[in-house]
Amino acid sequence: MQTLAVDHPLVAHKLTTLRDVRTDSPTFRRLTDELVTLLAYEATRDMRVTAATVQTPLVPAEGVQLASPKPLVVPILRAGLGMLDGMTRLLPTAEVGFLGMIRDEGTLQAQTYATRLPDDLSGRQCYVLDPMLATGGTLAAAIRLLFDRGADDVTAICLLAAPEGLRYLEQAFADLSAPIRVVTAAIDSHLNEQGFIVPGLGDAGDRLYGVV
Ligand SMILES: O=P(O)(O)OC[C@H]1O[C@H](OP(=O)(O)OP(=O)(O)O)[C@H](O)[C@@H]1O
Ligand SMILES: O=c1cc[nH]c(=O)[nH]1
Ligand SMILES: [Mg+2]
Repeated sequence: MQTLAVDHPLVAHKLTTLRDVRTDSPTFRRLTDELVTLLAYEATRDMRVTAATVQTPLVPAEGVQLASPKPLVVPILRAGLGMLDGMTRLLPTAEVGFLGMIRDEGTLQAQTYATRLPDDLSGRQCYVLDPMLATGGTLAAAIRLLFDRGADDVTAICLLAAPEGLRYLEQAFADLSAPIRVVTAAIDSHLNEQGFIVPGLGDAGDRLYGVV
């Protein structure tokens, strides 16, 4: 597994405001959206392309176009939905699948309550969106589901990752040769006893959408 913590002043600046407890929901949504687009630029560095020639007003020019099949973007509901627009702005031709997952706040185990994905993901590059990688249970279950359907290349985009969650993913997929990448705005210090990322930003779903 490859992990990239994006080192960029704009990312750091936006993340700092996102963490601030005084940041309201509308601002939190806008910053999430902006951060995802910046992270997606790095996360798509290995996107598959094929050679293409276009005619400029002057001459033919060699270039590239995104390869087929199209990439699949998979936000993990609920908080991952706040990252979808920022991603599709950069990748407008991507298809979108959905995974609904919730972590039991007592056991910290992830449960899947909704799955809407293509049956066959062979040859698809998949981009999973989830702002928080805490214990790693949610993301591991999501990645497993994608590989079970034939995906062979998965990149997760997170706003924050905990070292515990990254270690958990490393171990969970140690036997897998297919590429797995995690791109994040920062790797924080640790998880607290409730499984929250410290210093973190609190409950991402609640800060995006309110306490439901
Ligand atoms: O790495 P883990 O320990 O599994 O925790 C991370 C998960 O917890 C949060 O979702 P939550 O379960 O709160 O659902 P929500 O998005 O509906 O708020 C977050 O958005 C991740 O999906
Ligand atoms: O810090 C955390 C951990 C899990 N889910 C969140 O929303 N925040
Ligand atoms: Mg939540």
